[in-house]
Amino acid sequence: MRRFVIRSLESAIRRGGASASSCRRFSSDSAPERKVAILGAAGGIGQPLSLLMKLNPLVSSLALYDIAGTPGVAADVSHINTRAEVVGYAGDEQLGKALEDSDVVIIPAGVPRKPGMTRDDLFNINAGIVKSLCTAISKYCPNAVVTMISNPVNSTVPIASEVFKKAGTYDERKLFGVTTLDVVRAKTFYAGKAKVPVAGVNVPVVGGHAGITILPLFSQATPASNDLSDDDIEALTKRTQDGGTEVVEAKAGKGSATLSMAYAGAIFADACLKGLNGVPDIVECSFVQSSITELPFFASKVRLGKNGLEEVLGLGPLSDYEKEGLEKLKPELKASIEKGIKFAQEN
Ligand SMILES: NC(=O)c1ccc[n+]([C@@H]2O[C@H](COP(=O)([O-])OP(=O)(O)OC[C@H]3O[C@@H](n4cnc5c(N)ncnc54)[C@H](O)[C@@H]3O)[C@@H](O)[C@H]2O)c1
Ligand SMILES: O=C(O)C[C@H](O)C(=O)O
Repeated sequence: MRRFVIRSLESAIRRGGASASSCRRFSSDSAPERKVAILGAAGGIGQPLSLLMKLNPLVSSLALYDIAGTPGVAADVSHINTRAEVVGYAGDEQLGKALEDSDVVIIPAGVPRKPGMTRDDLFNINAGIVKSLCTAISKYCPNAVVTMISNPVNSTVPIASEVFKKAGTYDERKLFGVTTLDVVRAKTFYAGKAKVPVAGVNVPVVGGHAGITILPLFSQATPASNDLSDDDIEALTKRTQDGGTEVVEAKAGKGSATLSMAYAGAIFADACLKGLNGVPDIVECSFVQSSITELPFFASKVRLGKNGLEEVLGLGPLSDYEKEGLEKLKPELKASIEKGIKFAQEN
């Protein structure tokens, strides 16, 4: 049963990210020690993400941190008979221990949306949370790869970069905004519309992670479909952009995407771990420091490696509809980036 669960997870992770051949070459038996810390581990995303990271054979040590509630989550998850040693940490005074020696830090800490809110409405609370957590990261594990889930990602990633710059620890290769859920959604929606098996589908999603800043590139989707009309592509684009809101409304005040986000966060963390371990050809979409447009941060396909971000890949050929979407998203994305930078510089 255990082997079945781990194999199923591994194959799901493989389908979503790295090439199957690269994964097979790198079995868990030869995997080096890797510590992963989850900040916000007792939350809606944090708990299922803790479970998925406990199932990941690349993780040898799993630190579950939150302001409260993590001893229970850690005790629960620690009984699962997989490789990772799990420790729960609660409260400010235990944050340093949670972070020490981490290779990858995943941050889903912060408040989620309620119906009628934008992600930017979360800025006032989450900006401060992210700033204090990143201050601790720069002190206790300055070399860790940081994967930012907390919204608004378009601003929290720039906040993190400024905090690290101020501390003198910024390495643009180690900071990632997690946009994997946009890719997960684009793949699912495209497969449904194009009537192709979802497991083989790939769709890059670029830009940022809020509304129109989310730009799925269905013209580059594989396998290609000739059956989709312009209206179909527009509907798919809109559904991907509004995917988060679709969940927020369906949950009717009880938060935003947690389970699909935990899955997406686990896929991205797994890709980072594989990159750190030297597995070749690990490519995912992520919101990173970038020069592929005039904006200082941008989501696109990136290659992951032993030092984190190895290469920011270009946008590739865009359809006219995508070119228009790209120009439309820039002012909003620019404003969100600048808001984050200003906050971190002034606070
Ligand atoms: N990037 C994405 O695609 C994506 C997807 C879904 C949700 N999110 C975002 O993720 C965040 C978390 O969502 P959720 O549904 O898990 O919310 P949640 O309220 O269920 O959980 C958040 C957790 O963060 C903890 N927390 C708050 N302040 C903290 C601090 N200073 N240190 C450590 N932990 C702290 C809370 O105690 C709570 O357990 C939200 O901002 C949400 O918008 C992002
Ligand atoms: O929509 C949200 O507020 C959460 C998240 O960003 C999502 O895309 O599901």
